[in-house]
Amino acid sequence: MSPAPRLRARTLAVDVTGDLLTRIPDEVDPREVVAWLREGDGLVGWGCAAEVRTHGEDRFAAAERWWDELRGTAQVEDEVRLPGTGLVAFGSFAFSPGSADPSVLTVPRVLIGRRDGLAWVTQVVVEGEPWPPGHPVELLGRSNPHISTPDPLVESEGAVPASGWPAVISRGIDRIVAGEVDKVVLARDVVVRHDLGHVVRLAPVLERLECRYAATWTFAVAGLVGATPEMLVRLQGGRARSRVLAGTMRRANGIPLPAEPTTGPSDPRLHLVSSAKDLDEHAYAVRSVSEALAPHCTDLHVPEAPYVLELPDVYHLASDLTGTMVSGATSLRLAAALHPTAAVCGTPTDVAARVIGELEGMDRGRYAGPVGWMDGSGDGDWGIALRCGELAPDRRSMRLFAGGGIVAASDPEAELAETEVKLTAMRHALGLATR
Ligand SMILES: C=C(O[C@@H]1C=C(C(=O)O)C=C[C@H]1O)C(=O)O
Repeated sequence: MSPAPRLRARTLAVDVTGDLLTRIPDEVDPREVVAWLREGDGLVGWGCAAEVRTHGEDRFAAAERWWDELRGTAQVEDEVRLPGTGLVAFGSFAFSPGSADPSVLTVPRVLIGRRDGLAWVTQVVVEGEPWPPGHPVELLGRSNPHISTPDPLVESEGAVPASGWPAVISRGIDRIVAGEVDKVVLARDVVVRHDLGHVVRLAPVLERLECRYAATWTFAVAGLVGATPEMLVRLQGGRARSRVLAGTMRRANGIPLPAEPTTGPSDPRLHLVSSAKDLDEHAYAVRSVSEALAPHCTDLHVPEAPYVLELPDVYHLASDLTGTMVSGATSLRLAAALHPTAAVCGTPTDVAARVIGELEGMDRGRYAGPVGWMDGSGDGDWGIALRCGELAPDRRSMRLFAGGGIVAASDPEAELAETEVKLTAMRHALGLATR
């Protein structure tokens, strides 16, 4: 690993109204776009002042060492001093230590942030480089007019065709019935390509994700883009929070189906909170997160029962855990300790990870790994990279991913349908969804 460069960062308070995503210049390499947005607030940036790529079991620790060196030597002027100001790194980590894909921690050259009515711009240069010409506020003046037009894309099968997916699920159920594993999360991919062979632009994709999936965190880091409803860990001012999801039910694009009335005993939400299969799946996931957070926290609060999180395409069983940090770990260290939770891997973790490797027939890359950002104090947000796609190195195609937790009572056809519904988020954002 090459040594971390010495950086200079300056954060200025500015006025920013409207959509942060329209500030991303068209000519920016889409793999250098970073974003972390929720309901219009958050962070959007581009360019690369410094980046580290890590691999294997050491991928989190190596990235943390690099970040420690970087923040230790950087000169930072920060007149705003909020979470996400000053020096900020964005990261995205491979699901499996055996992945061929690198994990990435990257520091953008420009970062625009907004939070509770306050906005700022951070610029970063390598020591010895001049500041870019012009006042940083000029970065906010432009507005990209092409943002609402999605690129023309075509979809094709991934590693396992949809028709073959129920058989893979059946093999997973066999392994559960054989007593090898209690729960395993199996995922598949599909491939989308620009019809004209052009580079896929990320700003329109992010825009559509952010508009439609308000209850999620819309993200982009090193070409991985999506809208995750699952917060692995947020660390802010000594408080740690985690949103655990597991247990899913389809909804019909926000419009109740005749079979899914929104009230009465057959309300799908009531069904979800009383479904033994989904509650089981959920309990495994909550336990894995609370066990991983416990050594770092006091007064860890674990809700007794989940609630139903409503997204446009699905309902999820959800639990929000909170605790007060005592270990002094950074948000990235916490994310590393929590990953992989039973919501994306299974129980027991090591056996489930092996079964995933044997049955999925693909490398997950950074899908289902931690994705997010961290500032110089170690505070930050790390989600689980779900409802997402990964831009290929040639930037002309993407792999989209979706999976689901399998327990003994799972039904293979229903699991295929669940992955199709979860793919809707990215298909919609890419202009591919038909409804
Ligand atoms: C694996 C995914 O989602 C995870 C699995 C869930 C489930 O099995 O019910 C629900 C939310 C996520 O924790 C995915 O979206 O690809």
